[in-house]
Amino acid sequence: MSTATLERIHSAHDEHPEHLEHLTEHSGQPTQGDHREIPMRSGTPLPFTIRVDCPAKTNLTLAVGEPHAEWGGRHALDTIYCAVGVYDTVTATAKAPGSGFSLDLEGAHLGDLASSTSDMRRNHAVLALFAMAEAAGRDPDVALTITKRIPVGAGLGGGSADAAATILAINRLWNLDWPIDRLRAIAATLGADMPFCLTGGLAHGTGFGEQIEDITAESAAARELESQGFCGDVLVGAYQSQLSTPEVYHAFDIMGAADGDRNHLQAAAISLHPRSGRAISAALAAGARHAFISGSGPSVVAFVPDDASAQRVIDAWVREDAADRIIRAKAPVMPIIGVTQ
Ligand SMILES: C[C@@](CO)(OP(=O)(O)O)[C@H](O)COP(=O)(O)OP(=O)(O)OC[C@H]1O[C@@H](n2ccc(N)nc2=O)[C@H](O)[C@@H]1O
Ligand SMILES: Nc1ncnc2c1ncn2[C@@H]1O[C@H](COP(=O)(O)OP(=O)(O)O)[C@@H](O)[C@H]1O
Repeated sequence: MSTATLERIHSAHDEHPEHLEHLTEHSGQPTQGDHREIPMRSGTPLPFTIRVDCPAKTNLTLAVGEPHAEWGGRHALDTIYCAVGVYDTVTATAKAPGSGFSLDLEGAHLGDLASSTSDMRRNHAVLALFAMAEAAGRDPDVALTITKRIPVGAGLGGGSADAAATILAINRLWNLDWPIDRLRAIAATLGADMPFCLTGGLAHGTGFGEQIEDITAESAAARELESQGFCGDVLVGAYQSQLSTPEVYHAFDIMGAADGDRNHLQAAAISLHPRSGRAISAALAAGARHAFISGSGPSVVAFVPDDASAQRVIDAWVREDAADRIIRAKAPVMPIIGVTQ
């Protein structure tokens, strides 16, 4: 029997880590005209690195409609995205012209990315770098690093977060200053979740998930979600095992959604990974206001109203061996962009 490990992913907003000393943006909206003076030594620009801390996502509601041939068989969605403060960190540094790209991956939980058959050129961050290079008419001479903390293949959008972080980093590294709509159009060519991940926070997603309408913090919709308990402290129950998103959609096509599920993929994900269902029941019994499968799973997200309930949920998950990793975080949050010398 495994023992769950508990991690607290600190909110970079609260922490003021050293790398944010040179913070130029503190929101998901890349601002136009926000140029930085690049320090020079003897007339030569010093190499600098763009660092983006990009959060995981979950879906507070996920209504799944019909598949559409023009979207490559993807289903129509109506979803409320919420960014959860478990951050991957992507850095981008310019390399010598003509030298190509490089990718370094680190982290204790790399899932199938650690496998020797994992092709670096298929990594979502690298695909995003190539999409930006093509759109900008430039060579992808960039060194990327990814520090993974978001569980892989978990319904938490980790690959999308890394791709979105790369797009934000390249937009700054190359001084493109493209507006968010242009970045979202590029992101939508790569995946359904990526346009949301560029800005985080809360948003309404339609189309195949790529049409994004921000839900701003001051809006009535955000206040309503907060009053329902979809705000503040979150526990993520994560697993060693991964679920494939296409397989979960396929299971949904066969079995449909269970009555009352806000996430239409929940029953399909639990049918493939029953331990997640036990984590949901345990969390609700222990005082979580909401507990549900994140996206296509298998991760479970539980919103807890206070520290005491958080501890009860953690105790229940450990006692019942309902998760392999338990991560404490905040939601909703936004990506953070920093420039370091
Ligand atoms: C289920 C969701 C909920 O946000 O997220 P995850 O749980 O994967 O993170 C998304 O719909 C996943 O988004 P993402 O993983 O970006 O999907 P894509 O790369 O565009 O598509 C991967 C595959 O998922 C299925 N897919 C995806 C989106 C959609 N609207 N309908 C689908 O049927 C298709 O089989 C597609 O080939
Ligand atoms: N940078 C990346 N981070 C995570 N997964 C990636 C990445 N690049 C490619 N992948 C692949 O994408 C698949 C889905 O992973 P992920 O995005 O974490 O999950 P999900 O789609 O369930 O949210 C995995 O099989 C993984 O190997």
